[in-house]
Amino acid sequence: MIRGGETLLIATRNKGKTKEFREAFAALGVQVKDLNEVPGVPDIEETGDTFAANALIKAKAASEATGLPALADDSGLCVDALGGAPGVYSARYAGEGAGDAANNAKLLRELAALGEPPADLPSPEGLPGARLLSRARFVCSLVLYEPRTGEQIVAEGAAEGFIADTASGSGGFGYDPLFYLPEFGRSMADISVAEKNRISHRGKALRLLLEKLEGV
Ligand SMILES: O=c1nc[nH]c2c1ncn2[C@H]1C[C@H](O)[C@@H](COP(=O)(O)OP(=O)(O)OP(=O)(O)O)O1
Ligand SMILES: [Mg+2]
Repeated sequence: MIRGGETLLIATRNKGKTKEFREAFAALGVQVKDLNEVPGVPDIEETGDTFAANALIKAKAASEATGLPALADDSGLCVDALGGAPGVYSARYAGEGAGDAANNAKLLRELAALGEPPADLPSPEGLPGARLLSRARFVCSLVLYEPRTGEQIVAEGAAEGFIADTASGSGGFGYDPLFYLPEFGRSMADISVAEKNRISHRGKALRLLLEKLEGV
């Protein structure tokens, strides 16, 4: 379904995701294009209540609109102190069409409203003056959809970390500046794309997907 020298459609309009997929697929000789580069796919409503359901909706819609195999990513942030929120609502946490800055600000507001963070959280080495507010994880569901056969390959990955009260780093996208990685002593926005792919929910899901693809 994916061969070296071919182009793969990534069913996303998120340029941060595309950058990470482009880097990961470059090693395999696979070029990627996203929905900003392939016209003709209408906006896709994410009506599912799981990451996997939304990834399938996006992969199928993009694939059927273009006739190309499409890989979709639905992902988000699950924060323990917020009972797993924002979860599948991560992209629209601060409202429909909200940007990363508004979503990050809402996350900090919601956590501040809970009062003192749990006493058992570590202190964030490498982030002077900052405090950790909750354990959290990024989750990613990937679906690769083949339009000729309707074949679907699904894979999931997660990355564990903490939400810090202070944003840091200028890489990545979304909630990365608030997502602290104890093993790096830095935020997810403060590591390279290659490092992020090695440890991220997306990188893990992608490696699993490629393993499953080899088995097909
Ligand atoms: O590695 C990540 N680093 C930081 N934040 C992240 C990450 N991965 C997902 N996220 C956040 C961003 C957005 O708030 C939501 C994804 O929402 P999600 O609907 O899957 O993506 P999206 O709307 O940005 O683009 P699209 O649907 O076109 O793929 O989770
Ligand atoms: Mg989306």
